[in-house]
Amino acid sequence: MTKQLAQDSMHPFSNDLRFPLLPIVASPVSDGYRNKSTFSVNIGVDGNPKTVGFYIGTGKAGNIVCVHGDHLLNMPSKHKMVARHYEDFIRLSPLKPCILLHDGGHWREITIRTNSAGHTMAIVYFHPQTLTPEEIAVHKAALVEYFTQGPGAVCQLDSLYFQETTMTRCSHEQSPYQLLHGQPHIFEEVLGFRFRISADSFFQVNRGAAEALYKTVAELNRACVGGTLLDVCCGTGAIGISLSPQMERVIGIELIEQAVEDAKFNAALNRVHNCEYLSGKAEVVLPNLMATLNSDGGLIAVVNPSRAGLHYRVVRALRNHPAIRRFVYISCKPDGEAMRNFIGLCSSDYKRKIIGEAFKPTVAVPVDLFPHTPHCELVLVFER
Ligand SMILES: C[S@@+](CC[C@H](N)C(=O)[O-])C[C@H]1O[C@@H](n2cnc3c(N)ncnc32)[C@H](O)[C@@H]1O
Repeated sequence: MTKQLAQDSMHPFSNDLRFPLLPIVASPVSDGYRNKSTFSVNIGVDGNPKTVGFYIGTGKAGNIVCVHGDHLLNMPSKHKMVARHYEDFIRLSPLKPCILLHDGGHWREITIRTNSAGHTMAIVYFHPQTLTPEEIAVHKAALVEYFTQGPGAVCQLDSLYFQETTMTRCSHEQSPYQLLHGQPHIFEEVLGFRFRISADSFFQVNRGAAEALYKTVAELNRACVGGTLLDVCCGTGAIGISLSPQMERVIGIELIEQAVEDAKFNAALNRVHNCEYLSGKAEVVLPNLMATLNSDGGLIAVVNPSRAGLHYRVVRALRNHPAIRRFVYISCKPDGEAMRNFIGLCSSDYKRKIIGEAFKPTVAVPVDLFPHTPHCELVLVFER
């Protein structure tokens, strides 16, 4: 990052971009920590096209095969158990698997969510192709029967969802998550706060390390008491709600409608009265919000986007608002698209009118959210 910024001769700090990279904050748990896993359906090493697991190989080399996830240390045994039973179920089903979206077939991947109380939610994705709703209903009933009365009952699912999708990913609004059995939500506790999580909502995959992450963010913001926190890409509201005791006001912005509903519910559930939530794309919502926002008491931005990073309009809206002196960027892939954002915060882009006073990175703290993988979540603080 410093190399990239230093190449920009216009950069105000090109001679001094040093900032401390603190030691990695460890995850309290390193095995079986994942609370969410998605298993694909594809051709196994034995040639069986109804294999539930993970791809290895590449499309280019034409050697993709699907292997079971039983050897994975980061995944709890419950996820492996549900995946194995789903494989058993689709092998019994007369319907074909959907391996390539344009190539026919129905059974697609399965997502399994668990929480620390031992509850389990499974979401089965299904391509309807030309089946009628009545025909699909027969297969949904077979799925419920398998997991409630049949061999899959051993998985003790608390929720079973079904989504008909013709695309790689559909939101609840594009194609509803249909609750076939059990409870509509799963709940999790983080730092003494309770969070409702819907089928379509994001939640950090490692609960214990998420606590370490949110504690790290709170610690880095310890001096910033009062004022307004902008929780950009807030998911179910976890960061803003956990920081709410030290802020006067929290405004969360989130794209996924179910997550926004969860965030509002979670604020009320935890009797937190200073959090409000706006739904929509941050690049659309934020520029309008910044134009009208009362910045008395100070403004802090905490952003935690997906791998794709922030749209430049978000960077521009935040950078061009003089009241934001502190910007906390949490990234699961800091060397990817997020790098574009780091540069956008620190050097000017006249073409895109990113011209507000430049930020300077002041400290970086990696948090090991993903033990047994090379990935680390990075908390990067920018100030000006
Ligand atoms: C890595 S998650 C972080 C969620 C939350 N901050 C947390 O710690 O649980 C990223 C979130 O950004 C949301 N998101 C993705 N693109 C977005 C956009 N353009 N505008 C607003 N939110 C977006 C996703 O739906 C997801 O909930």
